[in-house]
Amino acid sequence: MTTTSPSIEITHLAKSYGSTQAVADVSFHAESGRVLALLGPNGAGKTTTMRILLGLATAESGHALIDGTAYSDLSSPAHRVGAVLDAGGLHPDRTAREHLRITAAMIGASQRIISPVLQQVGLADAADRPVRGYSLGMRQRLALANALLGDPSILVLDEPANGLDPAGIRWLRQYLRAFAAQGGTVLLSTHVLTEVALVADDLVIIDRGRSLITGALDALTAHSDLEQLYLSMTSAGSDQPIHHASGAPAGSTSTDRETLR
Ligand SMILES: Nc1ncnc2c1ncn2[C@@H]1O[C@H](COP(=O)(O)OP(=O)(O)OP(=O)(O)O)[C@@H](O)[C@H]1O
Repeated sequence: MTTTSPSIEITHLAKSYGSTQAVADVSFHAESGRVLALLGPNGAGKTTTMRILLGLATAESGHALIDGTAYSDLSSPAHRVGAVLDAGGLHPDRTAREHLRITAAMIGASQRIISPVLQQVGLADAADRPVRGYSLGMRQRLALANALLGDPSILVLDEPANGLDPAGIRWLRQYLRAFAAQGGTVLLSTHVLTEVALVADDLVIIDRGRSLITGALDALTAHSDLEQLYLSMTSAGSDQPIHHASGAPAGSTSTDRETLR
């Protein structure tokens, strides 16, 4: 059983938009040194959960904490958490380097970090070209570069492989594994099962606003493969009622979850 406190702790989170219950009951925690994948079909509530965690939406009930503190109460959030929720919001006439200069100035990061970060994300050669000509994959890389400027120990990434070509996906996977190996915490959302299998240590399956199962990927897939587990639990598999497969149910105690490691 681990004795470290989780870097990210989500407890019985709920949020609705009008009559749409975007998040009904989501609980899980993410720990340093590990990659946690939030897996669920379209509209499951993944982005809303991340938006609440990052203080961009307000929960009706429950908690979303980073190192025990709400994001909005962190003293220098960009230096604790690097987040990519979408690769939009870029100015088409600015270059990648110009975008990073502005972000660095805003968060109080040194301008000296910009060139190394551009190298890290594989954008050094394109750094001085306007973003207008960037592919979706290049925009994803730039968004990640923005998130890395504060040298954060936690990454929160909404579908980060979106738009990346196979080489880019492999690069991202290796990057995230190395980030976790150095003690970082990674929370990413996806609906790509193969990516989960290759990158994640821990898994949360989420559907219709509820976390259905949480635990270490190895333990959860010890008796059934990931696709079978996912399809048996979510509305992506059938219209049958959702049931809990083997493993810890969402909202279980950390003791329950640790038994799955
Ligand atoms: N700002 C909003 N206003 C109204 N409804 C919203 C809003 N944001 C999310 N929703 C709804 O809440 C539900 C959950 O959406 P969310 O984006 O969190 O799901 P998701 O799992 O990230 O989906 P996807 O994989 O398609 O990105 C969906 O039904 C969505 O339409």
